[in-house]
Order: sequence, then C-alpha cells, then structure tokens
Amino acid sequence: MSSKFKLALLQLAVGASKVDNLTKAVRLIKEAASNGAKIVALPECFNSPYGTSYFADYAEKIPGPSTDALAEAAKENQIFLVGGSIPEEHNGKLYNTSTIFNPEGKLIAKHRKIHLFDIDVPGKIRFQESEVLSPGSQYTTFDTPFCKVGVAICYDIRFAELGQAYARKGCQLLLYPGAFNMTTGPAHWELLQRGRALDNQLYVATISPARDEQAKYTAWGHSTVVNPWGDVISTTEHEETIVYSDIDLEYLKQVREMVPISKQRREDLYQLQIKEPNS
Ligand SMILES: NC(=O)CCC(=O)C(=O)O
Repeated sequence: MSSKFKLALLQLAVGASKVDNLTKAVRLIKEAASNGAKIVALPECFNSPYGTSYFADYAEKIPGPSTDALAEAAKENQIFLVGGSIPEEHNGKLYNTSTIFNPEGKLIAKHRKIHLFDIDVPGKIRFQESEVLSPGSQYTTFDTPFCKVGVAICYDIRFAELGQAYARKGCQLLLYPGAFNMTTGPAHWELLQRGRALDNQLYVATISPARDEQAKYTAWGHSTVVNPWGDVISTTEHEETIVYSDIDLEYLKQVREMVPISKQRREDLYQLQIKEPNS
C-alpha cells in the first residue's frame, strides 16, 4: 500500500446546461487523471446551478444520466471518483447526493447530505434547503488502496461530531464537496476545514464550483486541501481550475505521534456516541 497519492479537486464552472456541465466534468476528470490523480472530486451540485428553485428540474434517479457518465469516467481513467453532488429524486423525495465510484466504474458509496443548509443572516443571505430537500441519515466512507475516505457535503462540515465520527471510523481524508457563499465563505470556509483537520489530525479537502457572478447564488470558490497539522497545502481563488495536492499518510502518522491526542482523551469525562441508523 502506497503512503502517498495525488488528489485532484475540480473547481468546475457550473452553468444552466446539464449536458455542458457533464461534458466539462468528464473532460476535467480525464485531465486530472492524466496528471496522475488517483482520487478526483467534483463540487457540490456539479450538474445543476445551486438553488432551491433548480433542484426539482435537474433531479435524477441514481443510476441516471449524470451518474452513468461518472461511472464511465471513473472506469476509463482508472480513478476513484467522488462525484460532487447532484439533486437526486428517490421515492418522491429530493436529496443532495454524492456518488462515489471505484476504478472499475462501480458505485461503491452514496452520501445524501445529512445537515440541510438552512440559515438566515439578515441583510446578507437566507437559504432554506429544507423547503425542497430531505436529509440523509447515513455515514459515508469508502476504502482505497491508500486510505479510508469520509464524504460529507458542504453544510455538513459545520458539525464537528460528524468529522470526529469519520476519524473514529478510521478515515484519514475527509472530502466535502461544497458551495459556500460570499457571506459565510470568507468568514468560515477555511476556518472550518482547518478546524476539522486539526481536531482529527487528518487531511480535509473542500471542492467548490467556480464563481459565477451572474448566478442567483454566488459560490465562494477557494477549493482547498488542509493537512493534519492544520496547514493549507493547496488552494485557489474562484475561477475554474484543478487543484492538485499530494496526500502523505506517513506525515499524518508523524503528526499523530508527535501530538498524540487520540490516546489522551478523557473518555471518563466525555464521549462521542456514534449511532448507525438503518435508513
Ligand atoms: N451548500 C451549502 O451547504 C452552503 C453552506 C454554507 O454556505 C455555510 O455557510 O455553511
């Protein structure tokens, strides 16, 4: 098992045409793989503009045209592919769902956003995903030859317990496809990633769509990778690009040895309780 591998984050410029979004995603996946990436990740809502008025129109069943394209791209390029997220329709409900494929093109995991993005910052931003979406209720991890990976979506990053649960399950890399905005992005995006990485001594990556100033919801961009020491090791501004990062699991081990917090917890005083719901 190799202790190092290349991760690629596709900061895609998402537009109104689903076909164009898929075509571009497939092209950038190929480019990332040809540059040596072994795990490639897309942003939240990569096939549709982000907004409650769009989800129903762009929603698909899984499998469907968008996830079929991802499966084929994973297989063709021999990579693990974290398919950002798409609006999913299932049994009359809509979810914000990430699909994960292995290098054989098999769907190996699926994450339905657990914490829906419902906020109201007066004069700045009001967003209520729960007006149209339903929440998922499951942890999502997958194994690779390099490490175990945990996946959650955007607002999920604000919940420290979820990151801790993934760390307890053995994840060494957490991937959060996400689309923060021009209010909470500058304030919290990097801080949250560094917090999750430092608390759990693992790698954290966030994958945003590129910024579209004409869109109803303006994404912050700044797809980023943070290492287990809490350093930002790769990042970008807000244009369409690919962010590459070398993930070094030997370094993660060293950080955990130097600062051994996982062995120093006072579980006689506090404890994280992990529940495993069926649905
Ligand atoms: N798409 C989202 O969940 C956005 C989350 C966000 O912007 C935040 O501040 O949290």
